[in-house]
Amino acid sequence: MSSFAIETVQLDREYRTSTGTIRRRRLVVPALSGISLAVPPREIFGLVGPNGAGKTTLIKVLTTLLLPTSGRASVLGHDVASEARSIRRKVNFVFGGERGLYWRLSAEDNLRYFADLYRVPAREGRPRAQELLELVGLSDRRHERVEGFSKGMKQRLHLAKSLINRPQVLFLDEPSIGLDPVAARQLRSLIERVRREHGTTILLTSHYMWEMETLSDRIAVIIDGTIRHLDSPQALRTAAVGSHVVELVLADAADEGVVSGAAREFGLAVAASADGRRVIRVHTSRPAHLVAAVVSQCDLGIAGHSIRDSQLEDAYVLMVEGK
Ligand SMILES: Nc1ncnc2c1ncn2[C@@H]1O[C@H](COP(=O)(O)OP(=O)(O)OP(=O)(O)O)[C@@H](O)[C@H]1O
Repeated sequence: MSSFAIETVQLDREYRTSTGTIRRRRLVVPALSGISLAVPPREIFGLVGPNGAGKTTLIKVLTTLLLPTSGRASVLGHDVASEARSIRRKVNFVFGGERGLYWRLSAEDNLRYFADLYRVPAREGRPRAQELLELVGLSDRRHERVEGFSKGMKQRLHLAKSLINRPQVLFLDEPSIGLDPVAARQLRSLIERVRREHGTTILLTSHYMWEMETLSDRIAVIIDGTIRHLDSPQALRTAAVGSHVVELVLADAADEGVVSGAAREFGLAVAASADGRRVIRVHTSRPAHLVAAVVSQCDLGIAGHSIRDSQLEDAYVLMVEGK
């Protein structure tokens, strides 16, 4: 039996659909191709990738909502195809923007309803609902109907609902979509708390790179249904773009010939910034050295420069654009 919380080996998943209105043609969409990964217990594992990369499909296979086309996947040692019932009892999920709550019921009644669905003994259902409402900061609103809740409150209630069966593995697909920065931050600290206090393994997707960088122990970058990179956020960042981003702002009078000569020599790309200035942006692990070299070796006409730590988003953009 696998000691990993989640394991996949050469996992493929296709969708069979059709195209065209008059002459309909069969279409096979390969959503996942040869996905192999192993997530140990208690890890927060991030999945990032462009729209349509296959993240939701992977979560649907792992939560037994979709069968694999070929390859293997197991959760807590149970095979997704042959042991789906065992998996469903032990995992739970939140799909961002989902309408999976009963809006006309109160927060507490929602949780007690889902406790019944998961066959939580009646004696335990009420205290567990209270405890989860406390955890997500909704105790004092527990008797109010969900339809009056803000997006952030609903998302926190979704998270509480997903913990009702004390899952060992939690799948969160864009849980913070549409939340304001304060609500998103509250949700992030809740996710960390769930892992810390319950030892839950969490597989998370989000398009917010800052969020993924903050929360994830490791991140897989999925592009066109395959894992292209897999490492810690810091390792992904520095391998792709170095530790720093330097921006050299060119003076209005900077000589075109000198600028393009320097760009060639140092392998730099000149881009226009939002305010119309010409900027040379370069990723490097030796920012001071680079600035000194560029400034001393050519009279570029530099009006200013800035150096900042590189972020996962810098690396992500390069990985996706470079494919
Ligand atoms: N029901 C379906 N029928 C046909 N094709 C589908 C279906 N669901 C998804 N796909 C296709 O499978 C591929 C992967 O989609 P998926 O939703 O898993 O991507 P994603 O990474 O979650 O995207 P997003 O970031 O936009 O949520 C895409 O090409 C998508 O069009």
